[in-house]
Amino acid sequence: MPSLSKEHFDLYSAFHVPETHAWSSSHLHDHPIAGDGATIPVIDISDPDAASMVGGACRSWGVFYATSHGIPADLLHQVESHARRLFSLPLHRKLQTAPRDGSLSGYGRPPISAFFPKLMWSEGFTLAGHDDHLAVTSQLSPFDSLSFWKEMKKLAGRLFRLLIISLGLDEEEMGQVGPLKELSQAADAIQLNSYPTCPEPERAIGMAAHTDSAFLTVLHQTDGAGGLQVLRDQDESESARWVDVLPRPDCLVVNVGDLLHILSNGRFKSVRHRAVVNRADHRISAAYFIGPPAHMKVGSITKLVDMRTGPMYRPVTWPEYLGIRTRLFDKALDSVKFQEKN
Ligand SMILES: O=C(O)CCC(=O)C(=O)O
Ligand SMILES: [Fe+2]
Repeated sequence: MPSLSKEHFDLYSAFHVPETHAWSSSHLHDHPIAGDGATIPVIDISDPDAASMVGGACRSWGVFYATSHGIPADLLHQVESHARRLFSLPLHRKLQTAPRDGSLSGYGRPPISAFFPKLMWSEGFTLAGHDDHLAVTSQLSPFDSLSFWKEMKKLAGRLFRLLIISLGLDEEEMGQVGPLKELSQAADAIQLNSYPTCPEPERAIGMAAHTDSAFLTVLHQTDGAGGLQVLRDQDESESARWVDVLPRPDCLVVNVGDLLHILSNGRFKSVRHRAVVNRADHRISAAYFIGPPAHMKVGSITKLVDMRTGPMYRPVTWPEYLGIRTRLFDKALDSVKFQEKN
């Protein structure tokens, strides 16, 4: 994560958006924002039909709201209070946890900042790996983080099972899916994001458009304050639109990342998303990312590949893919795509 400079601009007491944080209108308004018509699926994941609903949502949207997700409301509340305590600390205390020595964990700008010439209206704590996490944040604010990790991993396991069923895979085929079956091998990370109120939200962006690299992201966001938007690609008859993913009571947001897109041979859609800011609410979000262990090559599941045309993507490990993203950012997924055969 890029570290913050000494001349760090204090977002929390800003009266204007400085040039360093002012984005061009053509970037911010690259696509229209959808009206009320577009609705993101809300899925009760304990429903007997949950697998087909989750599969359908991941194919057509790449994102859905999950209810009956099993994460206690109290735990989510504690995560949010913990994040608020961390973000409210003086800058020099937060900077003490800035990532060092190749570690990803700690305080700083959003990890995707390096790809953009302008700064975003947010800051975050990346918590990659349980030990790092404990070391980083327990210095600053006490919190029983392990129960959160455990609960999120359990939820990810339920979601993976639903995806596997929706793909119609049997036991043997499931064996190919590695961490989807053997969850203890999976790698995971948490990203706490803080979006301070913004005096000129029409000139700033909380988090610029991107896809997530892992298999799945599960996101908790503050009640009330919206900000997350997903890009809804339309068929040829309609153009793409940004759709608000407003907070809904008792719901977590689940979205597909690039590696699940590859694993599913393009069936599940890695969805582009961004976070906008507003004048009134200081928004907090907590994203849980789950992906394969570092050594595992992720390629398309054989059963999902059309044998005449072959797999759509070449296999990559998560670290390899992150390296490609560092060079190519949003062209990374296309760059591991095989050319179409005629
Ligand atoms: O805060 C949000 O709503 C989005 C966060 C996000 O996209 C991320 O952390 O990758
Ligand atoms: Fe994201």
